[in-house]
Amino acid sequence: MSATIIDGKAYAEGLRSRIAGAVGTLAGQGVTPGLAVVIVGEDPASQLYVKNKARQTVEVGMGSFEHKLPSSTGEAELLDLVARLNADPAVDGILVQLPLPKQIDAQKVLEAIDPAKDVDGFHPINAGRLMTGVPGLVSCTPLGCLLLAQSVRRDLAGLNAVVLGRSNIVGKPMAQLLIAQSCTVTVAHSKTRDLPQVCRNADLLVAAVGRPEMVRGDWIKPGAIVIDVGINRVPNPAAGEGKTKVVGDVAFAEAAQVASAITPVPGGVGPMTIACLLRNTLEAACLRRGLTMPAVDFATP
Ligand SMILES: Nc1nc2c(c(=O)[nH]1)N[C@@H](CN(C=O)c1ccc(C(=O)N[C@@H](CCC(=O)O)C(=O)O)cc1)CN2
Repeated sequence: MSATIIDGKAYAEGLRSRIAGAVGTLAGQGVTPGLAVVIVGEDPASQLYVKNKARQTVEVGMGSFEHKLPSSTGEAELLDLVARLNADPAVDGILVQLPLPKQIDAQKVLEAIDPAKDVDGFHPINAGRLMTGVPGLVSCTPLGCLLLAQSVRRDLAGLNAVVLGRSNIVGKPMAQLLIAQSCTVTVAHSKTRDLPQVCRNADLLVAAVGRPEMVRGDWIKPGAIVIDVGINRVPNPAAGEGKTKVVGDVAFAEAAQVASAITPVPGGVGPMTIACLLRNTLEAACLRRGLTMPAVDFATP
């Protein structure tokens, strides 16, 4: 069997162009959604993600506000900036890029963001809304994963879904989204006994463990849908000394022989994360103003 490769890059491009259309509709009502992105420190990967977010925010017609703080920034200073962004009427969405330097308690900062502007969906209020089935802002990466899975199988009800990883930003919200789709969900992690066997039971496998190519081909149930959230930079001696490449948590070539559909890395979940962030910013801008969100087709790749 050779799997369908789920093209997250193309899906995200289509989504962004439909979001741009909706932003144009809002502009006709005198509204320009604004997204503030805060980065602390010089981590090269985070800098690249923030740059891409700012570029794509502007491309869809939204306002982009970038705040770059030095790695020595203290918690109080960052909390002060978050408070100012909460109070700024031009800002509809606030995203604090993770990870943060050690001297800052990330949870404290995430909880300081106004839940109405929490376009990452990380605030406990939004996490709680997701858990209880109340509308709210949903974490971007899990939302992107769900859309990609549904692009190959619209109705996921009744599937055995295994989520590998239990982080607050991917594993736990992913499990909640799949429960809401009537999947039977198992959350597996580093202490799970016989991980390969648990994965072999999955009709839908979402891998978010941050371990390069940990999931092997013989862990995959024939015909399964595999969504790979991992973004791991590993040495790539074939490209030259000191060169690196990005791989997922799944051994792609092996898994593609067994699965019915699989996301690649790069070009799978990653691009969907930013597209869903823009979608959440649009939603936050409408909700904050009591406006009906312009219709955007999110279900079509
Ligand atoms: N506040 C947040 N911080 C972080 C999040 C997040 O959702 N909110 N997620 C990640 C980083 N991230 C977005 O911030 C992100 C990661 C990767 C990609 C992406 O498009 N990746 C490419 C590959 C990129 C590469 O070559 O390095 C791909 O998969 O095709 C987008 C966004 C952690 N922090």
